[in-house]
Amino acid sequence: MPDGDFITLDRVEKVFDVRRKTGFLRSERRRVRAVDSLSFTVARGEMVGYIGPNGAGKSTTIKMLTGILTPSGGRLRVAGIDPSRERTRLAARIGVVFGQRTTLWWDLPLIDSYRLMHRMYRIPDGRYRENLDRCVELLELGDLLDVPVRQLSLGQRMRGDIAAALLHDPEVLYLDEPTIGLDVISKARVREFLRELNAERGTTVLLTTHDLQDIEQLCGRVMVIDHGRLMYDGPLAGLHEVGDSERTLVVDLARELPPIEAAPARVVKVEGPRQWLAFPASESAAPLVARIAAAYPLVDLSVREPDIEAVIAKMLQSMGDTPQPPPEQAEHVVS
Ligand SMILES: Nc1ncnc2c1ncn2[C@@H]1O[C@H](COP(=O)(O)OP(=O)(O)OP(=O)(O)O)[C@@H](O)[C@H]1O
Repeated sequence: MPDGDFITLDRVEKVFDVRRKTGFLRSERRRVRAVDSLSFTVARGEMVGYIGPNGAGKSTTIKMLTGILTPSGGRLRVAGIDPSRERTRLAARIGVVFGQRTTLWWDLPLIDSYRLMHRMYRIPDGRYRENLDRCVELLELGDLLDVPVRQLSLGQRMRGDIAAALLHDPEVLYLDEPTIGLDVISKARVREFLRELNAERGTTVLLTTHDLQDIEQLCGRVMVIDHGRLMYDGPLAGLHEVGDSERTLVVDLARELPPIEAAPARVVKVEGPRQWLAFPASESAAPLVARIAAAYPLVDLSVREPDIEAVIAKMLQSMGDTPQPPPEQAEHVVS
């Protein structure tokens, strides 16, 4: 199989029929088109960000890729396997981490969850031990193995969950919000681990996140989905360009000075010796910082990223797509 076709979606659809009671004898039937003629391919070893507004269809796509949901139409393959038909065979080749849920046993020490998975998924002993040792070392889990999962902090639990998803050496890892709620240090540790995993093992990663820095630091490619349709597929810089998004440079000067001149950056706010400069997010901050440092008495500076929702909203706006709920048709029926 060519590498470019490791994950393939060809005009995939997912329609949900939802019934809701609206009165004593009346109910309303709604058809929600969560995924709408979605086509893309992911090559083996790629790390791809999969982003979009709430309700865009991201989780539905991931659930179809794992075989939890069956598509209503179209063709979907992961490593040549039809996920919904051969879910068990596929399970041996994929790993899944949902940031908001844990696959670990709440009351058991972390190591007991891993032992149970070792048996349940029939992971060969050598492979299990090698993968566990590696995860324990890189995710710094050594002191946590005997701690019951419910006593772990969110960041520790997340690292524990990532290790659990990797014990069987999957070729693909689906990550749904892997850094949600984590502090800066835990986020950095998780990202560093994912980078190493991808570089050393060539693990393909599909990452859903609301944190732009996850994408920036991990993904060479980003796909934006809205209303179940693919709206953008390319590098993050290109996404910034399409939406004209801006980053902010916060500069602390040694004293109060007139607004800094450093086009294309422009001063958007001044408070005493601190100035805020907006500049195109598609451009590197380094040359701008170097120019300001050479011409002004600089004490400190930091770069603030736009949030992912703002970037997506601007991109969709620039494409003439106004935010609205996913396509659905409502019909009233008497039940
Ligand atoms: N089991 C279901 N039954 C009915 N409708 C569903 C079901 N699962 C998802 N939907 C609907 O499908 C649409 C897409 O939902 P999905 O969870 O895939 O979005 P998402 O992009 O993951 O959103 P979020 O960022 O909020 O998690 C939404 O309108 C949602 O209400």
